[in-house]
Amino acid sequence: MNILETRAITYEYRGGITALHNVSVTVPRNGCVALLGSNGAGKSTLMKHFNGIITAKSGEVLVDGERVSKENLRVVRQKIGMVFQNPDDQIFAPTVWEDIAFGPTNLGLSPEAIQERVHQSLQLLEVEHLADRPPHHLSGGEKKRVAIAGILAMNPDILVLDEPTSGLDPVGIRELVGLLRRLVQTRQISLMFSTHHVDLVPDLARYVYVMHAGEVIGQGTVEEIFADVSLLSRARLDVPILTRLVTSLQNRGVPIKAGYRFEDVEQALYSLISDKPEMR
Ligand SMILES: Nc1ncnc2c1ncn2[C@@H]1O[C@H](COP(=O)(O)OP(=O)(O)OP(=O)(O)O)[C@@H](O)[C@H]1O
Repeated sequence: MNILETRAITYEYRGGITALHNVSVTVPRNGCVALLGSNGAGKSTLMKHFNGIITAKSGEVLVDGERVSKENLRVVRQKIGMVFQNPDDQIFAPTVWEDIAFGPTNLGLSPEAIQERVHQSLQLLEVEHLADRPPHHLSGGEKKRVAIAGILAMNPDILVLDEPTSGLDPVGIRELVGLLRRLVQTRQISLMFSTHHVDLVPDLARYVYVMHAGEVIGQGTVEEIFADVSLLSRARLDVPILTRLVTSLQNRGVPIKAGYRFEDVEQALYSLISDKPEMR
């Protein structure tokens, strides 16, 4: 069963702005799904439907097979861990430790269980050294990790991250992507994230929805989406740098296999070079 599904969601902001039109997306259990779209595509608006922050004009949202309604919001919010773009919106306790303990405490867990959850989350996000610090004095990247740790401490079935890399420097982005990759590999958790950074997607996602002007204009595997240059251009998105490199080499007659992840392209280039003794 899918952990998360929207069926033909349409949403209008006040003033008649249609931010979403007939949007249907699914995240299977243990799936890693990217919501790819440029500014104003409707990504944040869609995500706000998942845990009932806003309600669609038409269409429905299902979490773990149950239609989201006022009556089941508490259960839904336990299953869906949302991390918003601005971590300041989510961090409010005097110390990082207390902040991460807030969710498990609200779930009514025993002090030992809370201790265990906080400890695990601090470890997973590699922020143990920040446990006693006031969250508001942390850097943007540290705050982001603390916000994710706080959500993970509630043991959600799916982690939903709105623009997880916004405001991070290149090293911060690389570190966060590495952490998230390890997280989905080591824990039974699904992931959906939104972004306009095409280069980020192959490293984290297996399936991609491309949004533009409030609609899903394309969906498919990473390979299918990044092979469709006209789709990316309609969505006002870049072609990933590795795709550009491989396509350019192919156009010059180099027999290199298409690849979207750094490791794949590195291996493909290495194989080509290894076949030519003069280049070794
Ligand atoms: N509170 C609001 N009131 C009116 N219109 C809004 C509101 N929030 C968003 N919109 C409009 O809805 C559309 C979708 O916005 P949304 O924030 O969901 O896009 P996004 O894909 O998350 O963009 P970004 O990448 O810039 O964060 C945009 O046209 C935006 O101007």
